[in-house]
Amino acid sequence: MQLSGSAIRCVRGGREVFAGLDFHAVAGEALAVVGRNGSGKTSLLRLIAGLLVPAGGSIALSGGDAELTLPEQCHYLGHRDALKPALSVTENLSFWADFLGGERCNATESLATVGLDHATDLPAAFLSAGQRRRLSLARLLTVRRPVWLLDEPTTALDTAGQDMFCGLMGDHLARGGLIVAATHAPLGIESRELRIGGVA
Ligand SMILES: Nc1ncnc2c1ncn2[C@@H]1O[C@H](COP(=O)(O)OP(=O)(O)OP(=O)(O)O)[C@@H](O)[C@H]1O
Repeated sequence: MQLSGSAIRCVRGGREVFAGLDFHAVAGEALAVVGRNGSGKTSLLRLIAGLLVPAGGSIALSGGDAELTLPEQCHYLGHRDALKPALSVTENLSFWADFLGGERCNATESLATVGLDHATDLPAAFLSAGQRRRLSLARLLTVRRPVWLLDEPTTALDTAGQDMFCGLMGDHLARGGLIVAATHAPLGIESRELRIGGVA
């Protein structure tokens, strides 16, 4: 499996953010997208996820599931945790599993893995920032998708949470998955750097 982008041009609000961007990542590899604020890291993830349309160039996944589109093979974890505050932890995860579709892994196990098994009935509105992030990470485990697009994934995680997440990323790569992560901090696992714009 290989994810590749060729001569990608990104325009937002009528202004060019970047142009001529090439990248590739293969199964088992993590790409750390780095660059100064506003250079277009989030935009690149959203382009890969199909949430934005490139103004030029192309993005493709080869060797994936030929029956599915690239966005259908991606998990996109953005800055915001995309949780419904009135729903419980379990209900939020169930909502996402239904929304994403496909084969579902054991949600209870996913919540235990991210350390939320003690809070399954708590409304998301009452979660701390780190707990909200952990619940978002449970999505990655409950519905398996090969490409993880992660925007500052360790934000709000404590040291133990960061270690837990490094383990999850390592397992995902070992299973032949692929990660593209926008980050200002070290990703915590072996990764290749993709720099957008000038030095941050
Ligand atoms: N909805 C939008 N409409 C217009 N311009 C936008 C929009 N969203 C982002 N931009 C602009 O696109 C550029 C790239 O933004 P993006 O969020 O991709 O940067 P980033 O590298 O992820 O930044 P940061 O490191 O601060 O998170 C910025 O100049 C931003 O102002």
